Amino acid sequence: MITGLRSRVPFMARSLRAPLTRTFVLPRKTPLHSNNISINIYSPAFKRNFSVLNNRILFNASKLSFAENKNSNDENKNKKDEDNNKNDKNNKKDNKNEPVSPTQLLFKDWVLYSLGFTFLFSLLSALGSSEITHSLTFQEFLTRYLEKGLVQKIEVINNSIVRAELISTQNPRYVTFTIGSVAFFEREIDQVQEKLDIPLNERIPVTYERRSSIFSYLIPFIPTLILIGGTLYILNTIRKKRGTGGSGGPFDQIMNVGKSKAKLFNQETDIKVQFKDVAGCDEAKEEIMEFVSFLKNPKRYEKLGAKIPRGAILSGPPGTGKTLLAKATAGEAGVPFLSVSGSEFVEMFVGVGASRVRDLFKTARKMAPCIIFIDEIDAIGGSREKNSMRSNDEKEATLNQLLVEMDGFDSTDHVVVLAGTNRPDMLDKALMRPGRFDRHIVLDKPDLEGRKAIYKVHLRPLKLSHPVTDVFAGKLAALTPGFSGADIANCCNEAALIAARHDADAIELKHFEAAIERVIVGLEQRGRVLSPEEKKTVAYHEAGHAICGWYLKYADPLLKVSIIPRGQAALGYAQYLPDDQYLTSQEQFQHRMIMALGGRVSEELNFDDITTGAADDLQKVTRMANAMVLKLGMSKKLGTIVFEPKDTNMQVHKPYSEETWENIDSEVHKIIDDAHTRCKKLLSEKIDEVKKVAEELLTKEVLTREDMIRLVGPRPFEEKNEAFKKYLDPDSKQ
Ligand SMILES: Nc1ncnc2c1ncn2[C@@H]1O[C@H](COP(=O)(O)OP(=O)(O)OP(=O)(O)O)[C@@H](O)[C@H]1O
Ligand SMILES: [Zn+2]
Repeated sequence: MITGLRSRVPFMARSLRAPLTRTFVLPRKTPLHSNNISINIYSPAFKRNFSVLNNRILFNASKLSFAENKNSNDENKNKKDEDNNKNDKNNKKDNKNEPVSPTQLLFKDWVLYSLGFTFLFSLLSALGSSEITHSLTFQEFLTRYLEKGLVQKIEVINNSIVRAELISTQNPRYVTFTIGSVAFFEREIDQVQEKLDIPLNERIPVTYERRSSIFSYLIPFIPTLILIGGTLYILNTIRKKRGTGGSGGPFDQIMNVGKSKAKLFNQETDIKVQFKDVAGCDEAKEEIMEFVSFLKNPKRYEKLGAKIPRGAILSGPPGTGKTLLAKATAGEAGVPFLSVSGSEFVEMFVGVGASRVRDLFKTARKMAPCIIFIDEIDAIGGSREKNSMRSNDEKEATLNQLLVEMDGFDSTDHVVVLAGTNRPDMLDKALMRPGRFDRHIVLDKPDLEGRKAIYKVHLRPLKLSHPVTDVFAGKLAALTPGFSGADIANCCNEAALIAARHDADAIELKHFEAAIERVIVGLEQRGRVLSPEEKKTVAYHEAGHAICGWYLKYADPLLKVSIIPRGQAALGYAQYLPDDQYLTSQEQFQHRMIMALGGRVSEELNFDDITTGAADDLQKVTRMANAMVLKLGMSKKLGTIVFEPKDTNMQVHKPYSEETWENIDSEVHKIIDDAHTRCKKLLSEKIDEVKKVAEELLTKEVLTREDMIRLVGPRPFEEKNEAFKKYLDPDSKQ
């Protein structure tokens, strides 16, 4: 836009000025009465000419503004194209909908108009002043006209320009010149007339006039305008060069502070995610299907007068695919997807969050049909009562704005709002009201079959040494209880990285096993060298755990024992396979506690001293015992009561008597002591097995389930773990 403007104006200015200057060149040698010259003439002809010129100015000006508009249109188009290149290379329909931010338009217009007007003003004021350009000198006027008695009337304009009307026989009729001071001018005129003996009453009348153009009032503002326009232009250019589209430098941040930071994913280029890419959450998919069919075919619902839910909360632990499911919904429906994180609404400045919410919904409405996804909605939608202690006006204002926007649109807007959260319990009840987020879709950690399905999705793009069979995916799923979708994705990528590190041609099961271990317990720390005594302690400690687990009915199946240091703290570890179970029995609790104590008890039985190696185990045991007494009603003495210390005003308040407190204390002690006794009894009986396993660990460092069977015989119980039985137990038929 600016280049267009620039190249036009100097040209125009030249073409306007040139004839003016030519007109006023004084051909000294030409006879005064010549008809074919028009020197120093303020004639009606000139006036016409001027107005013609004026017309031309106007004409040009309108052309200029037209060009300006056209250019700014081009500009917008370019901007759109740029955006589209980013978001959508081929989607023509969306071009129209591409939101050009109002701030950006305003900004452009501002720069454009301030520059445009500045040029116009300077131009016109220059013209205004060229109207009074002098070309005769005062002396020439005196000698050529006044002394010869050719002057009929004199007009002094603005005390500096004199326009003299000549007698009617003269052609031209008017001449102009400038004067330095009015007093000097009057004196000179008088002197000349005195010299010519013109009586006072016949002397040439002199009138004084003050003329000013509106431009003279505007001229003082021009430097300011130029300054503002120039600064804005430079900043805008910088921004464009960066190509950030408004989130780059500090200037952008200030200009765009109230703008939503939502990322736009375009349906045809960016959202390749379909429902088939989201595995293991069929119920959730079914529920969200309603939104898809609404966005695809709103008429079907509208003609029946049905009100479509405006939004849904997707809740679940981190990495369970909330974002993915929301994206897949947009992908399936073939609509744009605006993604924003709740925390991005929150800024230091009050009112910014609300303004961002407004901007987000405005954009969404322009692009409708579309899906807005607000991740971590708890950042703004946290319960207001719960925050009453620490009032947070900004957060509340943002939440209120969100509620207003959701109430504000009706289903004909065809905008669906999905929101993700890990803490649905924290959300303000007002958000869940019908007409707002009236659907609540839970995405839990996947179970065995779910994990298997997710593995299949993420194994698809990998180069494996063998085809992705049900058994292979099942095996990986069985090895990774408690993994979320994100963990599985991470694990698959990790396996590929490990395979690449080993220069493998394809990824094998062993790479996956290494990846799983890495994800669970961290990287092997082979560089961490233990002293032989320490190593022995670790081996006996781990053997204690392993033997306990082997002979306890409710212990989870053991996969592997290792004394290779891993991750931050673990010097050794045992990998078990917990079942995907939702209930834990009291007996199970006790067996877990015994197993956890196995390490320490083995140290007690095999060495004279004990070590800090059991710190983690003891913490686990204490936590379990506390839960049994305080929360689970698993203590006969205290009965089926829940004791929950309330955390009010930073003070732990115990809603029970000292006596009860003492009872709780003694019960927790008793449970742990019982577990310890049982553990000691078990390991004393199996002391030879512990020794066998520990010694083998010292030589081999890693023992698998098969090694255990070879050393101490098979477990005396049938494995209860379904996943294990189905995919991992080599004895079971697959
Ligand atoms: N059900 C699933 N099927 C396939 N892949 C999944 C699934 N769940 C998660 N993933 C993988 O995990 C990644 C992260 O998931 P996503 O970002 O959707 O989780 P989220 O629940 O939104 O997490 P957060 O709560 O941390 O925002 C996805 O990009 C995908 O690769
Ligand atoms: Zn331990």
